Parts: sequence; C-alpha cells; structure tokens
Amino acid sequence: MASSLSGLFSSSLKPSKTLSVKALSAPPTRGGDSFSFPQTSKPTHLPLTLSASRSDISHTDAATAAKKELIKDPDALWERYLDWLYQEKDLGLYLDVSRVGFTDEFVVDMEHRFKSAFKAMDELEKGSIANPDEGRMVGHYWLRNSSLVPKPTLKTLIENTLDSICSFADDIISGKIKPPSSPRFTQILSVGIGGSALGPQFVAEALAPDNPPLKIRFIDNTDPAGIDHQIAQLGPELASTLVIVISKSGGTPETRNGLLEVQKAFREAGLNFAKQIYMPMQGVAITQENSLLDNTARIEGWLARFPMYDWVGGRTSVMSAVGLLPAALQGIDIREMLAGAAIMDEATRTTSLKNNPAALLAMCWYWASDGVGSKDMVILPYKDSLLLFSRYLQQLVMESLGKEFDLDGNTVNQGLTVYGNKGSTDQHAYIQQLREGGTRSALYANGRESISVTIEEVTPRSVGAIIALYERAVGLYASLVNINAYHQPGVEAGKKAAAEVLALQKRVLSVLNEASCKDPVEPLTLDEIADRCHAPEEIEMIYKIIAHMSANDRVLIAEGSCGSPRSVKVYLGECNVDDMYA
Ligand SMILES: O=P(O)(O)OC[C@H]1O[C@H](O)[C@H](O)[C@@H](O)[C@@H]1O
Repeated sequence: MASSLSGLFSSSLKPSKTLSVKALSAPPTRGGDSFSFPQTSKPTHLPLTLSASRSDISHTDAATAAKKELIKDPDALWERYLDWLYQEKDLGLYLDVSRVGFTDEFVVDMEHRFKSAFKAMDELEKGSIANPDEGRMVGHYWLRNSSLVPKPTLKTLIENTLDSICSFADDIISGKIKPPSSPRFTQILSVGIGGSALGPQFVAEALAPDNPPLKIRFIDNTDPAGIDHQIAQLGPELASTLVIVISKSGGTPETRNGLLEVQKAFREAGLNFAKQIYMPMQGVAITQENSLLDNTARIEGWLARFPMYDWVGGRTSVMSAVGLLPAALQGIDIREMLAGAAIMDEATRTTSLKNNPAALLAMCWYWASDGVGSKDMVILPYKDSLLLFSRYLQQLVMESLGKEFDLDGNTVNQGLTVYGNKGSTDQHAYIQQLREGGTRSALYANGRESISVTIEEVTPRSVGAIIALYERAVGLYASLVNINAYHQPGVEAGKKAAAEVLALQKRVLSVLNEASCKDPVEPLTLDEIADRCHAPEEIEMIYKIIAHMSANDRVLIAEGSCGSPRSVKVYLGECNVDDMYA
C-alpha cells in the first residue's frame, strides 16, 4: 500500500498571495505521499498525501501561478518531471517538485542563497551556538550519527542512552521488570505536551503493530475530562500501566498537572500510588538532568530516568529518549528509525541543490510562499497510519518558522501555517476549495502547484527518513529567510505567563485557606481576595482562577452570580488546600 501526503498553501490570511498544495491523484490503493500547492483566487490549501507501498507527498503552490504561467504541454511536463525527480534508493523515497512552477532564474538565485544556508547548517552540525537565546547548540542530527558530535563525552552519552533504552524496553516487555501486582506491564500512559507528545504520538500511530507488547495512551492537555477519559479507558489495567512523564524542561505546568491527576487516579483506584510510581517498576521520567521532574523522580525513587539534552529542541526530540523509549516499548525497531534518519541526513548534506531533497522542499516553500509565508500549507497524508504527520509538522514548521524578528532584529513576522488531516478525507474538504474533486493533475490544470513525496513503504526506516527530511528542510528554509529556527520566544512567553497564573493561584488559595479556617468561616469578595493577595491589578485573573476552580469541582465554593462578579463570595469547603495545587 502506498501512502501519499499533499500540502496546499492557502491565501486565507493574506488574500493577495495564495499558495496551495494538493495531493496528487487520490492514491487509489497504493501510492505515495504527495504535497501540492495549487494557485487560485479562492482560498487555497496545502494537501500532503501519503500511501502505503509507494507513498507520494505532493505540494501545490498557488503563488507560482500568479508569477508565471505553468507549463501546460504534456511533453514538457514529462520532461520537467524527469528532470527534477529526486530519488533516494536506499529509502525507497521519491520527491517530485515538477508541479511547482519555479523558473530557471529562480533556481539560479536560490543556488546563490543556499550557499550560506548550507554553511549555517554545516556550522550547526559542528556545534555552533545555533540557539543564542538559550546559549545552546542544536544537535538533533547527532542523535542518529554520534560520530558527528563535537564533544566525545556527548558521543558516549548518546550511545549509552540508546543502549539503556533498548535494554530497559526489553526488560519491560519480557516481564523481567514488572509491576507489583501483575505479571507484566501492558499499558503506557505518556504524560507530556508539545514536542514531548507529538513525536511519540506520530510514531505510535505510524508504526505500532496491531498488537503491541504495550499499548500507549497520551495525556497531552490539561482538560480534566480528557485526562479522566484516558484513565477510565485503562480500567483494571491501570495496575499494569507504566507511567512515562516526558518534559525536557521538567517544569511545564500542563505536564505537571497531568502527572498530579494521574497520581490522584492511582490513589482513587485504591492502589498504593507510592508503590506504583515512586517505587521501582512503575514510573519513568524523560527530562534534563537536575530539572524539577528529574529531581522528583530521583528523590521519589521512580523506576527509571532517561536524559533529554539541552542541545535537542522539543520539536526535534523524537529521536532522543522522548520518542525512542515509547517506540521501543511498543515493539518498534528504533535503530531502524535512526538508520533511516541518518541516511536522509546524509542525503540532505549535499550542497547540490538539485540533489538535496530538503533543499528542494525549502526552495519550493520559498517559491510558493514568496519567502514571506504568504500562503498556508495543507498536509494531506494518504496513508491512514501517517495521519498525525500533519499535526507533527504543524509544531515543527510553525514553532520553527513563526518568528516576529529576523536574525538582524528586523520585524519580519515570518511564518508558514500548516493544516492537514488525511488525504482522501481532505479531498472532500480542502480540495473542494482548490479545485472541485481535485487530484494532483486536476489541481495543476487549475493553476495550482504541488510537491509529491513518495515512500515505498511505511517502515521505521522511512518514517525516520521523512522526519529527518522535514527537519532539514525547516532549518534550510529558516536560513533562506534569515530567521532562527531553533528558539521559540513566543511559546516561552506563554509558559512564563502560565507559571505566573499558577503562582497567583497559590496565593489565592493561601488567602482563602486562612479565611476559611476561621470560626466562623469568613467568605471573601473578589476585591478582598485581590487586596489580601497584594494584587488588586490582577482581580480579573483572580476571578477567572476562582471560576475555573469552582467549575472543576475543587473544594472552593463561590456563592453569588457568575454574571455579576462583584456579588461573588468565596470560601473553601475544607481548610487543607494541599490537593488543590494541581
Ligand atoms: O518538554 P517540555 O519542556 O515540557 O516542553 C514541552 C513543549 O513546550 C513548549 O511548547 C515548547 O515550545 C515546545 O518546544 C516543547 O516541546
């Protein structure tokens, strides 16, 4: 079976420029991953399609049609296809950019620009401080070829970690390491968010066998109902669940909340959670050394701890312990994933634009979106198992390329918006907006450009390769548009804001605890709470915190009408607030 991915660039945000990517023809039973970028005056999208025995990824670019007439002559198109078709034989991967309308002059200009992009990439691989914000190197490429590491100690660390992941997974699967009350672990509950969830989710969906040795579930949000749902679905298998908490920083509030909810669930299930997660054989932490999570796991004697490195970004961490441990526990051949990525890394190091698939992708993105993100990109995987690739790419592409400032401090508001669901499904949605019932050729006929990526089979090797392909394309594209792909100031600001809200929540609870422990209990107005928190300017946020906690069945009681906050009086149903800091 072939898988296909297609991507479209849409002008929904910036109507003057439209880039869409559409799948090649809906891969019937097998085919490839295709991305296409059509052009139209209507909203456009970027579909990416993936299919099984041969997978095409095709992109269509709408911007191109506005720049020039696309080639219509079938012979000329065939020649262009042959001329530009890239194939990586060892991976069974093909890249077709022939349906993107870049001109010879554009390619010449790009070849010039790529010189510095390749140089920057080379320096990055040699250990330059590619993320100056955090003063760190960017080394996800080293994870699949440790001989590239600039420091010998890191090489040993990478190799030892890989070995210990494999042996730990073997011991869990074989039952050598087992839970206290079951013969072996049967379930994984993975708690993490962003890069600490998307990669493992994508890999699980793409590669887990039908009956994996351990099944995996994810808690990747703070929705209490969603968390309850995941835990309820485990049923009695909660007792044989291995909890893996993944957080590079080890302090992400959502992840911490998820962990606290899981601990509560174990307690409520009548299990001795201390034995389940604080004792060997139940809890695993994947995080940076000495982070809050690392210290918690060490002090509480969790089953195992695996390192995350400061030189690996969350969105490129899937080939660190973050992605490898959950994958290995599901019986996925992680060394094959690494091998596929390493082959692609090598293929994308060449400085020959035409022979570098990542550079070809970056060039097409630039052409399609005018180098300013003037189009949105729709990724349409035509293979069910690759469904989450579009979601995975959303973080990789948008967190990397969505930047307010360029490397020289100029305001540029760069970004490439990514959408996508599933190939055939999207043909009944996005594609309708691009070209009724559109396929790759129909889109092209309608003036929309596309890129197609085809893989012969969805295997650990090819999945590793397509991840590596897009990682490199994003890095190269960032150089072309002179931005830093490896920091995320916007997200960091969001995290800081979330931490401030949590700190305020603690103060509110402390004030309420004091008033509620009085005899008689002293209900407080919002103004009184804000004053006692010494935060009168935060009264609106305090109101939201209280409304939220009250709605989530915490022991906090708010009397009055939500519609008139000034009437609200608040007190705690219990004096002990320990359970409420989650
Ligand atoms: O792994 P953590 O430190 O918990 O971070 C989880 C996620 O947080 C933010 O969203 C970052 O921008 C992501 O890159 C990161 O993957």
